Amino acid sequence: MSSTILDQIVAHKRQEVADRKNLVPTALLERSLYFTSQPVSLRKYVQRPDLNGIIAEYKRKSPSKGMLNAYAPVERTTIGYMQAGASALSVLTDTAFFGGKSEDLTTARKFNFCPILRKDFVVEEYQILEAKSIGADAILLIAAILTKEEVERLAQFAHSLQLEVLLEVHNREELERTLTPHVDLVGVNNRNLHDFSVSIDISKELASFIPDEFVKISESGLSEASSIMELRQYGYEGFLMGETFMKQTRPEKACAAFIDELKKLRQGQPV
Ligand SMILES: O=C(O)c1ccccc1NCC(=O)[C@H](O)[C@H](O)COP(=O)(O)O
Repeated sequence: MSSTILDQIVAHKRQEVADRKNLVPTALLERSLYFTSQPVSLRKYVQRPDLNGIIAEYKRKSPSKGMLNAYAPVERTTIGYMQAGASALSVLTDTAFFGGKSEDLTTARKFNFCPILRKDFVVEEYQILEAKSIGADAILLIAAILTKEEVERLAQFAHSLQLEVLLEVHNREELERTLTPHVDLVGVNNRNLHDFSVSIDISKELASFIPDEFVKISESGLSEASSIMELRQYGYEGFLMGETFMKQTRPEKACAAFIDELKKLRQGQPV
């Protein structure tokens, strides 16, 4: 069977983590945690009624679309996202496939008081220590690349560091196989990571299978304010958006225009 992009990302990630452990041993990373700040709750911020549930993502490139934006600075973009009224930030820290780096998140942390999701491909505790050490408030666990035992173990470890956990699923099998009370939010990825097709119907189909105690997030392929309104009817409170903003020269301006349109729709005004 030929390997998928996800297999390639995970294989590369395992090697990368092994190399980083040699460079910065776990004990050293643990010591750096003394200097981290109190985490901000992603769960609470996406539910804040004065905000709009948008988790605005900083991603330079992606396997599905190639280069999105090589020039937008992290400072200006993330500050602008939050000034636009986003509820939280997501920062892609993977270098090989997304052109990100840990320093992008550190920079975003330095300039913003809001929840920051470290968007990466977590397969080991070491990466969670790293997420904490660079200033993240939440981590992502992807059901497609983990067993239930791994999700439970990694989620509990994240909680021991006061980090929240977003579990990402793409179908009912992944949801039923990996859902555990140890996660805080469930994200439905509208993108099929095998063929990159995108459909918000995936979020609609899975909504009723996600128990109410988990905050529901719809992820990927969102580009219309009307889709956000529709997904709210299915119980979604958070909306992870990257490409729609990042493909514009000024992602923060695209985010502001999107949120303005969303606010008008929520107030029943013509857009
Ligand atoms: O974005 C991709 O092409 C991709 C490919 C393989 C694994 C993950 C991928 N994306 C990570 C994400 O989860 C998205 O960046 C995020 O949900 C935002 O999606 P979008 O608004 O479509 O940029």
